[in-house]
Amino acid sequence: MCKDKITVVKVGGKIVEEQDSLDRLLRDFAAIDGFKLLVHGGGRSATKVAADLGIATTMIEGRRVTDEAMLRVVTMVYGGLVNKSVVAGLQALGVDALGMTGADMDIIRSRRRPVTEAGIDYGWVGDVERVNGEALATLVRAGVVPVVAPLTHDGIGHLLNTNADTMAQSVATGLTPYFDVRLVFCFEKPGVLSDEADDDSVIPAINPAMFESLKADGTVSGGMIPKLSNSFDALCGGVGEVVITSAAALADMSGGTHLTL
Ligand SMILES: Nc1ncnc2c1ncn2[C@@H]1O[C@H](COP(=O)(O)OP(=O)(O)O)[C@@H](O)[C@H]1O
Ligand SMILES: CC(=O)N[C@@H](CCC(=O)OP(=O)(O)O)C(=O)O
Repeated sequence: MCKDKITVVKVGGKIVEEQDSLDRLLRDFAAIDGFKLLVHGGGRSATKVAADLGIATTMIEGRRVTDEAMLRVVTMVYGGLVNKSVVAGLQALGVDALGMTGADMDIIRSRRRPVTEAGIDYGWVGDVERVNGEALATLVRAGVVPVVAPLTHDGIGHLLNTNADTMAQSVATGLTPYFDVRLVFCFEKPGVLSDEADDDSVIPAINPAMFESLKADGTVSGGMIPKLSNSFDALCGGVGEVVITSAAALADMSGGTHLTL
């Protein structure tokens, strides 16, 4: 039997931090036909608010070290400021958005990351353990558009900070029993580039073997490495289509980098 289609969009920190780019993204997201869900980041905004409060940010391999003070900041920024601004923006466009964290409706349970063998303690950072895809599917089928912030919970009362690309991958995979899922990672560039300085150098398709060589020769680096790993995890988890593209391409879904296994 054919499943209904759903589009899961992840929007990154650089787009959500600037009102103009966020407004444009929300307009393009609102125009997507059919069932949809938005996962947002906000890492850059959290770093700024933390700095304003005199709290320094430490990132290790793209993950934020999240002590008690930083957990308060990310809860306020992701669960409050960013999430509710996105919801208000979508409501203004006639989209019945519902803002939530992973704790709401027990959508995403995670486990606090243990101290690594190298002795790194990420603090209140959560690795996803399970997604309540059924609850999300019920909301979506009721006409609600969930807007998910990158916060999860451990089931014993603690909120945990979870990378937004991983949230998007987990949500997309958790929806596969209910929908035919398309996952779109939107960021400020038109796709994965063979030359980061040249926006015309989009690599149209990447498979896992190409990913290994792009990593080895330094073509992809930084936040792009976990984004690509999450993309392949999504495909392995049953997501039908994964695209890394610019927010601008959301409207017509042209271009971008398509991931294949
Ligand atoms: N080959 C590449 N093509 C495009 N971006 C790349 C590439 N290699 C590294 N990057 C970097 O990856 C970043 C995107 O990752 P990240 O900052 O985690 O995204 P997000 O904005 O979604 O949080 C880009 O801003 C860019 O600086
Ligand atoms: C554990 C961890 O690193 N969490 C991320 C969550 C936000 C995020 O991923 O936002 P972007 O998509 O804008 O990068 C962080 O606090 O930066």
